[in-house]
Amino acid sequence: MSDDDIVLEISGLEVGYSTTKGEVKAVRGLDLAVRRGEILGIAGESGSGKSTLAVALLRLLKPPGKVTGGSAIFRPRGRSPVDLLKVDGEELRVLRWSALSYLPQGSMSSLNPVMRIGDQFRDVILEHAPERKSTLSELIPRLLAQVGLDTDVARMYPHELSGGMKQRVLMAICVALEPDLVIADEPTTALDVTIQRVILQSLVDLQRDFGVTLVVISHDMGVHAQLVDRVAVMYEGELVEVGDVRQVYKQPKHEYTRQLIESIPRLGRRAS
Ligand SMILES: Nc1ncnc2c1ncn2[C@@H]1O[C@H](COP(=O)(O)OP(=O)(O)OP(=O)(O)O)[C@@H](O)[C@H]1O
Repeated sequence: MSDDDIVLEISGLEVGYSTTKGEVKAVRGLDLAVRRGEILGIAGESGSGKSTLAVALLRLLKPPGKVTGGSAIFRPRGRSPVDLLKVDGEELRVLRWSALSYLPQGSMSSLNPVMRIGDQFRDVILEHAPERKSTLSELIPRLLAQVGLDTDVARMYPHELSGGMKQRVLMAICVALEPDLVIADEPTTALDVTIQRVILQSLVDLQRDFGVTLVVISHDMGVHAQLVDRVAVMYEGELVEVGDVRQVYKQPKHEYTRQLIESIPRLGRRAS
């Protein structure tokens, strides 16, 4: 596989939090290559380091968190490769949304409550791709349609939308500028089960239509089974297994992965 096929190459990533009881190592020596165009799942129970990994890559890690080692080489198309752990503020601002976008955990509250949905699209697009100004009137309805929402939604405020609709709006904003990589942290966790399925399908459609690479973080192995091409499993800050999702489900190499798979509720299996 050539460098061009790898959109993000994480090597030896170490992230810790200094606490009064000493340093908590949240990510330990993590190596992972994200392939261009794939949907990669990051699995692992709560506390295994998944969100820490995401915020470190996006440079949104807050103190007492600190990256203590490693590199994360990002190769957006048409730009030079950059180490996300070393880029400065201005470089990062340029990359955000147009090359790298993020759907954070609990993101539904990140919409501005006093701004119409259409204006929120406009803000992101104009700030990062002002040359698209003349296409906005066509682009916004197209993006909304892509996630199954009516054009009228552009005139609404966030409080007029359900949780699932808000999540779809955010997904559409994330792909609006056709970034190379989208990182989504627990994209369906706050939603009820039927809506979860629809949102996952929308994510797959968006990934295909916009040709983005998608990294999906979820503690829920059912989400990975439905959505991803490959899955990487984290346990206590380490990556214990990564592989084709069907292969990992069929023959998990690590005992911890087997336990995670076992924990997926199945229809007909009785709770005891
Ligand atoms: N601000 C913080 N201060 C100290 N320790 C932290 C902090 N944030 C996270 N940690 C620790 O880092 C480790 C990894 O946490 P992280 O939130 O990344 O895991 P996660 O797999 O994303 O879990 P969740 O899905 O619950 O967010 C845990 O041991 C957690 O207690």
